[in-house]
Amino acid sequence: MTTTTHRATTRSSVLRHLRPGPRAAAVLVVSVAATTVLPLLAPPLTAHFVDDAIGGASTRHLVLIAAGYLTLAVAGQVARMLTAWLATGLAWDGTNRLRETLAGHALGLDMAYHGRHTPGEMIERVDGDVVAVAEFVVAFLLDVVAGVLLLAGVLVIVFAVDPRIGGFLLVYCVLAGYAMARAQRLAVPSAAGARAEGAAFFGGLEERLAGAEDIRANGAGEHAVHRLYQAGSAWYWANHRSGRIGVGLLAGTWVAFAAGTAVALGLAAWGQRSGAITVGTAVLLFQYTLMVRAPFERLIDQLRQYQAALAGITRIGDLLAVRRTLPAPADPRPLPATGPLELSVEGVGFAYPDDGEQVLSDVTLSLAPGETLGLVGRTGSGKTSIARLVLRLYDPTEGAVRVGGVDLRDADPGAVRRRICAVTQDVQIFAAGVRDNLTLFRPPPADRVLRDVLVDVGLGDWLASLPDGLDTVLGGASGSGVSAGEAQLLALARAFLADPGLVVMDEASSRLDPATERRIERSVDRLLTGRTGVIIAHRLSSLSRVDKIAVIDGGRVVEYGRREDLVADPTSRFARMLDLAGVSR
Ligand SMILES: Nc1ncnc2c1ncn2[C@@H]1O[C@H](COP(=O)(O)OP(=O)(O)OP(=O)(O)O)[C@@H](O)[C@H]1O
Repeated sequence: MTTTTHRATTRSSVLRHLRPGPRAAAVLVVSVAATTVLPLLAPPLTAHFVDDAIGGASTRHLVLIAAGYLTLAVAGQVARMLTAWLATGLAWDGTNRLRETLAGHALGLDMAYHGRHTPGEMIERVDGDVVAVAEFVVAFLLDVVAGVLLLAGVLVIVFAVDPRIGGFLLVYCVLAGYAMARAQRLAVPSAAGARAEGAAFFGGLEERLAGAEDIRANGAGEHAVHRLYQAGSAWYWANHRSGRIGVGLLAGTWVAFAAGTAVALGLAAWGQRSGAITVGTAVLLFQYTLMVRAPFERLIDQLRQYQAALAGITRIGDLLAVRRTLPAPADPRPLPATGPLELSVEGVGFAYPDDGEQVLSDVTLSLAPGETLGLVGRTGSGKTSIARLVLRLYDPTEGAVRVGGVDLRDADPGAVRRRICAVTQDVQIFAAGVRDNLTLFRPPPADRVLRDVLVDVGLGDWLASLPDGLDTVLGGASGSGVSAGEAQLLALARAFLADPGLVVMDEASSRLDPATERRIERSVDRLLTGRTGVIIAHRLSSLSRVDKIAVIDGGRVVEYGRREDLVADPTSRFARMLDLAGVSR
């Protein structure tokens, strides 16, 4: 597919979300028509008024015409307000649908994609671009469609009244339209550039705010702010450039229209002097000529929004066109629905798609249902990468990961998410109630079940201390705070509720007080009872109850065996690691 046709298809797929229903569209058409026609009816009344006043008509007659004029003006404004209201409603409905699709799509993309794009950038793309599109939809209906219709109406009427002035106006509009179309091409890249700089700024800001603790602790605040200042400055200049072009276009139209109006006025005066038209008709022509100016001004004003929207639509389309690199199985196979799951990692090699550097080589591990494995090794040795493959966040580049006898590439993705559960060390607490934090927004089971799980993991007293029990809002600016230990226990409670057959645990490396550590260890033991488990251990002491140990170094398994055998052999790496760490065997 060529880039142009690809762009056209992604754009039309974005616009499909914005299309209103037939009834809403019909009401909108009527309202836009009224917004156009009503102002067109006013100048003939002015012409009548002037001619009848010169002809000596009664005051009553003139007041009636004036009242008619006033009614038309009010009705025109009401129609415009109605169109604005309808267009805003439709734009919000459409863009909310688009936001929903985009957010769902973005959440489903590979971890590799999210690794390359910061959350701030994603927010700007899911929301900022969509807002630009929504604003344009409203402006398009109000200013562009209604404006062009008004322009056409004016031309038809002026032609009917005086073909010479009509001809002049037509030539003038064609020239002005052509000049604007040319100018528009000039402005598109600068608007797209301004939006891209904006997204980069927000991406950086989000990252700095997320890492505020680290930045402050390391005294890097000044440098972080300096980088933000640079990003803000680039954004400012990009906006400045795009604004300068917009202002230049606007100023150009003002000058051109002032000259055009002067010529039209001269033509009307000449027509009246030569007796071809009445004074009233000259006023009428002058009014219509003035009317042309407003839609043209609005059109050029919309040009910038149009460019922002066009850039937004293109970027939204590009995001929607990003496909998962993890292929969906053609014939998805279910995983065993209950009980602990067997795990076998067979000759696995792996490189992250971004840099292609080999991080795992020939990794072979196996766990019978219900067995637990401790992964140990230096930082950067590849433990987390193995865990990611077991969770099918990536596919291995060589070999296979089988769970319950099924290659994860062939397994039903829904079953993988249901039966394999991750407990990570960075526990995300959402600004939501305890219930949603436990179920991750799934429909919750009965409160009794949630309370039992919290008591089981040792959070009974914590729950009792919360002001609104399960309804208490956690996290966020106004929510109840959660300590690191409580967050870990909440993560374990989540895993209990999900009731998986295989648990992959990245043990918390942050320091916890000994009492909390013991509570967590007890909960982990309970969680792993009757389940298969893979634990990335940062403290060797917490591996006292695992069945097997794999020592990873440089992406390879350098030692693998049953824990009791490795502990009993003083020459084993694991035994030496225990001795070095001062942990009793
Ligand atoms: N998303 C990623 N993209 C590219 N390379 C990555 C990515 N994540 C990790 N790596 C690289 O893969 C290698 C293994 O990292 P991994 O996180 O698996 O090690 P680890 O043993 O879990 O380390 P730690 O104990 O510090 O968590 C490292 O060289 C790391 O730089």
